[in-house]
Amino acid sequence: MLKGTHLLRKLQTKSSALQTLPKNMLSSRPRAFSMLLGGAKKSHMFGLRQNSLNKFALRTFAQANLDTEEPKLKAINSEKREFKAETKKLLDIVAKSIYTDKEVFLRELMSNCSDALEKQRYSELTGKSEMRDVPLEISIFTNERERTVTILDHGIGMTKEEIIDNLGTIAKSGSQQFVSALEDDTSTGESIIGQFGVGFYSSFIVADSVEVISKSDSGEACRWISDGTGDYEISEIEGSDIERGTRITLYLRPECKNFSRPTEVKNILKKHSLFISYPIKLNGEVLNSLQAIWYRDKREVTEDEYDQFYESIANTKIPFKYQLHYSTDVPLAIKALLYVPSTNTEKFGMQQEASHLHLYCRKVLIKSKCSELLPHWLRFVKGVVDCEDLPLNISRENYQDSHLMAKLKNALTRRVIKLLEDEVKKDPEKYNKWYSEFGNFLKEGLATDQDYSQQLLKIIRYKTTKDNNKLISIDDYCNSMKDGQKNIYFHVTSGQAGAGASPFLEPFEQANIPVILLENHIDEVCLKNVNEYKGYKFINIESNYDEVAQDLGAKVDHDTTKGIPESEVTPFSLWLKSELAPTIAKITISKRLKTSPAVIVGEVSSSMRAMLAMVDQAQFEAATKNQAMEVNPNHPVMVKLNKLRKVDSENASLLLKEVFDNVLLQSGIPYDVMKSTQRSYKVLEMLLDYKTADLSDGEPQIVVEDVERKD
Ligand SMILES: Nc1ncnc2c1ncn2[C@@H]1O[C@H](COP(=O)(O)OP(=O)(O)OP(=O)(O)O)[C@@H](O)[C@H]1O
Repeated sequence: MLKGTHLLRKLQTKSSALQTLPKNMLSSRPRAFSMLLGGAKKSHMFGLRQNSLNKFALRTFAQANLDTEEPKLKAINSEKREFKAETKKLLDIVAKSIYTDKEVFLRELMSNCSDALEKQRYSELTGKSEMRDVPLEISIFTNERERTVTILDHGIGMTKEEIIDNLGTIAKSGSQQFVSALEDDTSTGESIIGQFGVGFYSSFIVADSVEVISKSDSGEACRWISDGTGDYEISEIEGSDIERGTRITLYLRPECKNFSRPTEVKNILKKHSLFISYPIKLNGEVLNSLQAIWYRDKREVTEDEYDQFYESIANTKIPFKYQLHYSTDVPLAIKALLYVPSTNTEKFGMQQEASHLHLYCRKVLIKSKCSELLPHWLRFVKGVVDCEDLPLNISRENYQDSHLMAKLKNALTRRVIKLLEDEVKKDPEKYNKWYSEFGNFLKEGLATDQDYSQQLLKIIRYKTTKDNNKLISIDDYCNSMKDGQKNIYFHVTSGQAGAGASPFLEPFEQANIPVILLENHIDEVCLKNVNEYKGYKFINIESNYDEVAQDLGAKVDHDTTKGIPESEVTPFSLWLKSELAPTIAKITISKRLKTSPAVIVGEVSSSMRAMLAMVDQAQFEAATKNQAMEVNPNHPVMVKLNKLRKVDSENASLLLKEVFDNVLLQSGIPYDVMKSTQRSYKVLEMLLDYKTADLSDGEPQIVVEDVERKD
């Protein structure tokens, strides 16, 4: 037994911090041991309260731990190796960086520790590695005297080859992006350093030299040392006290000495790494108790904890809107903590959001940023999903093929929609506000995902002709339907202010049938995809009259006394058809138009045509030919055109084209503006000729009527 061990035992009974030290720590750290005993022998320690004793013990170890003289490491087969060219480039930028947010290095290193611990835990759970009495935790030691900070984890560790591969080249996707961004960016890289975490290499933002000692179950301990310039030294070592895991020591630059101060490090860790699901100890003191928050009973989680968790997961200070913490056993055993944000970052024209959803199985991370957990249109949802039913040996690469994953995705999707449904009921105003930011995501779901359309319809909001300023649900619409109404009617306004004046709306107003007003062309595609709700078909009010006749009830009769005489309807129709070919291939007599002379009707609505014009020119051209036109035989324009064509076919044709341009305009079909303008001038000239025919020749006459002379 080592000299003084009995004294240590005695101390251990009093100090919980000493009890948690690794078993061989005292024997492998003679200097720490003697410092401790020295302190103990001053005997007043035995009179100290536990707290003070803990502090003293931990400080002693923190100081002794990093003493380079112990344990005596013997390096074997040391060799110098060059960094790969791209790594050199990256390191050069990082080392010279005056990047202000230097503390990110700690978050990156902590995240690596957490990954290494996850890998170890996964490997133990799947029987790939033997369970050992090495605590799965992260320890950080600060040493102000030596100006160092050391991060130790008992994770999976690295073999010599792995160290060379991982730390000599660029492994991290973020680092790779950084390097490619550098190629495009001629500046120093300073401006983009914060956008991509540069992983392990961020150590060189604060350190002028870094030592890594790592040991994996399958290899001997190795050491990697570098000053972050051209090369690094790698060697096998003897005498390391690391049973398994990785210890990284940063020799801080003078101007970065603050990172060797425990209070500074503590603050940074609290800010970034509180939710790492392994204990984090700073100089022996456990900092994080909030592990796997989704595993806790929601009654025990405080609002603050939820907020902090969201902040750490979403990487934003903007508060979330809704939150769902739930646990269920059917159809799968799921524990999830999901958040719905309050602002839509995509609306600023930013890139589509990357997933912030992480998949766990019994607290073991299966995949971070797991975009396969929810459909693409729910990409704004952030959080953690833990599913016990996923087999742990599910391949990380192939998990997405699993039938279980599909089941999990379905269960989560329904639950998220249900959350929104509940929130609408709780506070419709609040929901409508959220909807104005995120409504398009839900519509995207309606357009692309038939499976959830009926559920989605309940949470999508619409304006109607009943109240153009109010957002209502499809259920509200159904409740306001006229007795016996067969269909749900909609009209695409494309956001135009005057859209309420569409000729198609008129008969619906008269029949007191509400019409849903859609603002986007895509909305029509969505509703067409859904086809029906609760047995009611979605019908565009521009559809053929037969489809709407039953609901519209009384039709507008052809008034043969004032309108086009019955016997002239067919010749007039034939004349229209020949004049308007090839755009118009069919003329019908309208039973619904009252104030408009004509409208274009058919399979393809005006909004669909406008959309085709944007996405598919060939289809658009097809959709603008061989249309059907409904003509109002009572309308004075039509009545007079019919009269004129019999006596002056040339001018009748000219005026018909003028009328037809307006019909096209209303139907979203473009026409030749140049031709139309020339024609308008001709028509205006005709009108002026007619109006000025009885005025004296040549001299313009100014007609002054009812104007009192003031002078
Ligand atoms: N503490 C550690 N224990 C074991 N392996 C580590 C540790 N730190 C780093 N590594 C290894 O080094 C590799 C490179 O680390 P780096 O931080 O540069 O990128 P990364 O963590 O892979 O990036 P990403 O966050 O995109 O996954 C890691 O993938 C890992 O294999």
